[in-house]
Amino acid sequence: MATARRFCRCACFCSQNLYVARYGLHLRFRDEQQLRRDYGPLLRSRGCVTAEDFQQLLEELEQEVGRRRRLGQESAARKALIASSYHPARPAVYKSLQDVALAPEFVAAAEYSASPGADLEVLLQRLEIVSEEKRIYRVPVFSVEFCQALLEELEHFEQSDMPKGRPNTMNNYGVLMHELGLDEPLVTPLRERFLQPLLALLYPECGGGQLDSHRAFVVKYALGQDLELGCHYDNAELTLNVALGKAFTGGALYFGGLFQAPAALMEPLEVDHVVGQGILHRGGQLHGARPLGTGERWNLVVWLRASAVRNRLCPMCCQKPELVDDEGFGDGFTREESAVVDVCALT
Ligand SMILES: O=C(O)CCC(=O)C(=O)O
Ligand SMILES: [Fe+2]
Repeated sequence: MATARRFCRCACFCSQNLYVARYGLHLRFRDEQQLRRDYGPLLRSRGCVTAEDFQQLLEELEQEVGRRRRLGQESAARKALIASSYHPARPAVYKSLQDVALAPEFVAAAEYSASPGADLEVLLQRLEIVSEEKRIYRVPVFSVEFCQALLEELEHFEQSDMPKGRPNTMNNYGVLMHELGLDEPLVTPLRERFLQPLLALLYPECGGGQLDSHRAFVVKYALGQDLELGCHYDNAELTLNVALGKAFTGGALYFGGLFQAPAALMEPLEVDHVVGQGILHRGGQLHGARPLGTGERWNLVVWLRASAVRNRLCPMCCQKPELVDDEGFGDGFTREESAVVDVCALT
């Protein structure tokens, strides 16, 4: 169902969780004084030692804040340009999502979950439980043929001269599904028809049954481009991560505990990729990706959002969100009052 609702982001997007890969840090940034005060010793311990190092960091942070402020408008402009001038290689992937694109196990699990009296224990028999304690599950999502077609289309887009946005603040290569026009035909039906019933049973207290927006993107890892992904948690209540291909070694996902828990990365759990299969996890579960060894890895990542949960507490600043109007789904916050649900582990 299309919604005319206005989505928002939290103001913290422009001042917190600014990622600096070479120091492996997510920083809060208001001005130079605050940066020195809050992070001086920590930065020095990570190799930010000289005045030049600090100056360079400062410039990068200022640039990143500017980029984040312009993001919504620039993304909308790219989307409009792509819609008017891009010629797809595989137009079939833009057709509204058909069951043949999906793995039969996924369709069956979603249908079961939507049926009256559906029971979590029975659903769990249809999924692979990767970790009961961490509540990470694996399920086949797409057919291998569909993954292949989608990959061909994404590569064609990558090679085109169309403008490209970055998937998120940590990944530099890949594609934003909404800019390419794949949200409406592919990701929204995936969320509404299949993920919502499944996740309502799997993660009811995280808003699994109240998902109302998403941010979906494809991440790409290759030699000479991004190789790995630092440890982080997602700006999402729940996440689906589907391996699309191609051939590669390395690149496994690893998972620690919830970001709120101390010693959250003590014993990370490694999870390999299987083409067409998706990993489901809570957005707050700390995770990252090991370095790629050889080849190319492409994964579709869907950050699933429930405004009923996030309107109460922004998962990035862990405070009541300060709402700023945004384009599209924004960061999934809304102004209206939503039904109240318990927030995952944020007690
Ligand atoms: O590299 C991956 O597949 C994980 C990506 C991820 O965790 C993210 O983009 O949030
Ligand atoms: Fe992530």
